[in-house]
Amino acid sequence: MARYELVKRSVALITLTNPPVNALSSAVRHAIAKSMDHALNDPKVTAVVICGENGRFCGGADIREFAGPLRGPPLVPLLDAIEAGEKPVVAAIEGVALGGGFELALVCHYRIAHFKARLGLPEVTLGILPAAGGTQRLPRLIGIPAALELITTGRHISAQEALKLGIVDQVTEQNACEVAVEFALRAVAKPLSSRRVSMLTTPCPPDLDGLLEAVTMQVKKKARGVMAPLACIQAVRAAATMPYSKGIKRESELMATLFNSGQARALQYCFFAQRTAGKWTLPSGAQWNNSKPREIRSAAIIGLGTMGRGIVVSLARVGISVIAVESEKKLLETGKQMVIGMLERDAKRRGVSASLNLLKFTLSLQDLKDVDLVIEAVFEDMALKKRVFQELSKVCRPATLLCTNTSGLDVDALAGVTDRPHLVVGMHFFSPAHVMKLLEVVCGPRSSSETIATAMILGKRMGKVSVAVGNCPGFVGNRMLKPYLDQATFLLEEGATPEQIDKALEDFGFAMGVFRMSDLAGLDVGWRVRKESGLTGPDVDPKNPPRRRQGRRYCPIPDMVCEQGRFGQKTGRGWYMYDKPGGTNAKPDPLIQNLLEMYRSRYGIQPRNISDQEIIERCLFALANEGFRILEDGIAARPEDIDVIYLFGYGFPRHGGGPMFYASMVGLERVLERLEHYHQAHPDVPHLEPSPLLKKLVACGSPPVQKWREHIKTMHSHL
Ligand SMILES: C[C@H](O)[C@H](C)C(=O)SCCNC(=O)CCNC(=O)[C@H](O)C(C)(C)COP(=O)([O-])OP(=O)([O-])OC[C@H]1O[C@@H](n2cnc3c(N)ncnc32)[C@H](O)[C@@H]1OP(=O)([O-])[O-]
Repeated sequence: MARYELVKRSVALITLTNPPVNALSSAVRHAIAKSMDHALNDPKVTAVVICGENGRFCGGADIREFAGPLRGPPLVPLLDAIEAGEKPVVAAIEGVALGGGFELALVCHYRIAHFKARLGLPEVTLGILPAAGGTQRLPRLIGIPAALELITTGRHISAQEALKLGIVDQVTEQNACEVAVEFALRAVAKPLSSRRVSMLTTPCPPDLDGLLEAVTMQVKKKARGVMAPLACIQAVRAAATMPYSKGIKRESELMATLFNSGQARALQYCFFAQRTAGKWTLPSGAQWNNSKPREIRSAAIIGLGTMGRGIVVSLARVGISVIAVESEKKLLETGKQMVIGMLERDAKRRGVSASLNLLKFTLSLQDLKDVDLVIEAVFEDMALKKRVFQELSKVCRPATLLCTNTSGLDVDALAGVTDRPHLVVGMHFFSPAHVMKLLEVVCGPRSSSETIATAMILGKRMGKVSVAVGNCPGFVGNRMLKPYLDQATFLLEEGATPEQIDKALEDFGFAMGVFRMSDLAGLDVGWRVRKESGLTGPDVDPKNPPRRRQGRRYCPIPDMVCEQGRFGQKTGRGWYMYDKPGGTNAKPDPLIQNLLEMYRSRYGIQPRNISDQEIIERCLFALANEGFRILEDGIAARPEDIDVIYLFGYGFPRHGGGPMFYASMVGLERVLERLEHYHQAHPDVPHLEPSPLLKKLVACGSPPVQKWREHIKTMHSHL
């Protein structure tokens, strides 16, 4: 767990050996304690260097150990002892120094960083705080404002920034370990007292309270209801107002309040769920680690609408050459100008040059004959998509992968019109595609494992979180959205307002409430889909009761809003009003209020006061209930995948863990009881009827999310 060597006759080199990130597990802490003891007591040793194996210094505490009781030496006294030692200790930072790894570096008397290294205190993103002295030492080293920013955001910084801030003493392009050994030899004769960071006085800004107040406001605005950043601020205050010996106790007390909180559990679950999601597996046995992806050097995008443009940018900025196709000259020219603008702005922000030379724009599908992969992003119309896929089959070489960016249509039906159904897969991006991190990779029954592997890895290369899902209407994300949106509109009928529902969801932590989100996405899209599926418009039988369709409750209010030309932000009116078309400042609209009142009186609905609790329960439990059905149907392989989709594609708050984890945190028994209650009150809403899997899990004693898979016996997995 740590290797001990004597180098240059007098330097003890301690190498952490706990792959893949050299996390500070109990065994590693034990090995460091033993090695330090040895080094400090061996008269031959005049200095110590600490580094990590495989070019990675240390990824911090072992998060997997958080669930169990503390074993092995605790970190704080171990680190205090390193700092207090009488021989100089130098940290050789390669790769990463994060969390406890950064705190380990902070107790070393000197820090040498490789120029590619990244440093940071990301604990806040796990719902906790740096609890091995980080909140006390960093402010002493770099001052309160800079330390607050790093600790409350968890941002990683480059070695260069660390040098500027005064965190590291030297940045090198050579082997950091070798440089550190030489540095250590030179440090032997120098006094250590000024190098012990815990002994420094924290440089204090003149108006400490004002600064802390301002940061508190910022944090509350950015992360509503999230506890950890606020605790971080309190811990940093202690660094400014107390000696280290007291401050470290305060840090530990604050950590204790966070450590067992639901938010910390949820955020740590998200960390692992995100990493599990890439590990897809098919019933055939093919999976992420035994299927070879194809290398993709060139791609084509069909359609330069909002989605197509975002996808072109996502591909070009990772070095893939892209041919973009449109059907008309004017659309092609507009799309081209927009893509170039987006790429230039993106490159400027990242301080690189825009890869415009990778782009080609054309009106002819014939130009696609040699590309490795095509992503179709035309209008959401099955007949049109089928025509495109037939054409692609004829034009592209037989090995070209054909992908569709449909947000819910049948991927297998598209595969069926091609000459290569095994090379067809869905790549469902989220708008705007160059910003949103989620990619649903939709596996049709005939998609080959090589095709799936290629789409998954391509997503990762574009910086996306790729999740493999099965093929059904709406796949995972949009299928679950339906019952969620339905509940929101039913609540409008019953007496709520869009702003009340949005506020409840935003207070819960959603980036945007459901109505603001719909205004942003555009209301006409759903209206068109409802018209096409006969739920509204001229095809509806006039004898059909107005608030029922296809045997279940139906809310026509969204159709009425669209009939008034209110399509959301882009028209300046939707569920809210905006200053102008394209405006983003949503204000409640009295016209919507009138519409709701008239609607209720027309149908004799007595509006009632609806509590925020009912809003959250009905929207979120209906959402999770559909998630259980998706698991039963084999459309998602595990609850973590569903949660990752909602975290990265739909703005579900990370500190809630995602809809499935949230249900488990509330307690499955309670979710079942509330769904039964609401279903009884609304028997014409099938989405509120508890799913068989939820009932089964409750009957089995509500196992933790990670164990649900053992209880899911899918007859036909779609994955
Ligand atoms: C006292 C102190 O104050 C406290 C309280 C703390 O210190 S709290 C802890 C603070 N530290 C962190 O928050 C850092 C978390 N890690 C990362 O940010 C990244 O991992 C990485 C270091 C930047 C590498 O990224 P990567 O893209 O190269 O690989 P990966 O796929 O992410 O990770 C590779 C594998 O390593 C696992 N892993 C990574 N970091 C881990 C950690 N700290 N503990 C346990 N496992 C970890 C991860 O689950 C994955 O496992 P598997 O899926 O292969 O089975």
